[in-house]
Amino acid sequence: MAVLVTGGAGYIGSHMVWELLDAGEDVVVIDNLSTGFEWAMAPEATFYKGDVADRRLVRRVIRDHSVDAIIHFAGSVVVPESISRPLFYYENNTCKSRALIEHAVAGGVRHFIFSSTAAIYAAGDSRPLDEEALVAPQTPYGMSKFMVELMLRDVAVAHPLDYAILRYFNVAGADPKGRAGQSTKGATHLIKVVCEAAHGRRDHVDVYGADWETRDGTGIRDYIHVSDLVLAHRLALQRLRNGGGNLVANCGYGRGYSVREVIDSAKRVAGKDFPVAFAPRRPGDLPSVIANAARARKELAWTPRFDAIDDIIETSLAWEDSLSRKNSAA
Ligand SMILES: NC(=O)c1ccc[n+]([C@@H]2O[C@H](COP(=O)([O-])OP(=O)(O)OC[C@H]3O[C@@H](n4cnc5c(N)ncnc54)[C@H](O)[C@@H]3O)[C@@H](O)[C@H]2O)c1
Ligand SMILES: O=c1ccn([C@@H]2O[C@H](COP(=O)(O)OP(=O)(O)O[C@H]3O[C@H](CO)[C@H](O)[C@H](O)[C@H]3O)[C@@H](O)[C@H]2O)c(=O)[nH]1
Repeated sequence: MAVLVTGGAGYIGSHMVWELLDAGEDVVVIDNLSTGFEWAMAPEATFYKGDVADRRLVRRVIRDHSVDAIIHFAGSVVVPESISRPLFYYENNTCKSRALIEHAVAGGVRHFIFSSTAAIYAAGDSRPLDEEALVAPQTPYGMSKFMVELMLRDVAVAHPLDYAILRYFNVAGADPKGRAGQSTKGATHLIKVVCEAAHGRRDHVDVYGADWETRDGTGIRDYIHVSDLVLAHRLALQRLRNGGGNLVANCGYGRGYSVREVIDSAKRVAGKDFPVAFAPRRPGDLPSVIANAARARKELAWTPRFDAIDDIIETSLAWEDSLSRKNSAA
């Protein structure tokens, strides 16, 4: 019996692979390496380079490895790109997920865990968002993900497949053992940007807006450590295998840090200063996005281990260190 991790060569997927291997699972990965890296994957996982919509490949992998569960990370994740290339996002995130779900049903896979996002919520005010908050995706990225949620609900009624839909808030950090981290090229995520600046790989950090209605004027987000996030997936897998039933749950900590607080943490933890510039607000940004993640804690008995911002920054900085060493060795 094996778990198929799609997108296992990417940032979150590569952490998932380690989490499953550490728990003694047999892991198989399908990834087309469009944004992932083969070297990022644990060598103990069986890797197939290919597309999640490739019928022959997916059905062969399910059969040959007796796959009972799929954890589906593969997709395109850059929100502004989804606005300029909506059809690509609907193809890669929605149509290809539909194909994967069809192959899963045909192959007798019983459990499906899906990477969804806080970007599906309307997020009109600054209150913590629970799973019943208004869903109204503001971008093709968010919509491309929400359509997969809808498909999974319908498929689970008609076929013997159950699901966990996990809606991530701002994912950050790296494996505390240094085995995985975020290697995305040209990343725009705040914590990655700040850690690159602390490393001298960027000459400064832009703060997008200091005039938001927040405690210090800068944007507030609920940063969740990637290792806590993949733990929630493993617990969701356990729940499905134990017959716990379908689940939709937010993944965040229920608290937020501002851009200024993140920058201060990076300077403190790195012991280095770097220039900060104040820039206009970024189109589409919101003042504050925070999860109410009570359901994940209760239903999954999930207890986060790395919820201090300094821990998130420390592991990210350590990963930037190892990337610098890799680059200078290459
Ligand atoms: N990073 C975040 O903050 C965040 C937040 C919410 C949701 N998510 C979701 O989590 C998942 C993983 O995100 P990530 O940050 O690790 O991104 P990533 O780009 O690092 O990983 C995605 C992986 O999927 C692969 N891939 C893409 N399309 C594919 C296809 N058609 N067939 C096979 N492989 C394919 C890529 O090569 C890559 O390895 C995504 O589905 C994303 O929407 C991420
Ligand atoms: O160089 C930067 C980068 C970001 N920010 C600010 O930092 C905060 C976080 O921005 P990120 O780009 O790190 O993340 P977002 O909140 O924009 O979006 C992320 O979280 C969303 C869920 O809330 C989606 O999941 C989405 O895929 C993911 O990119 C925002 O206030 C942003 O304006 C800066 O000030 N400077």
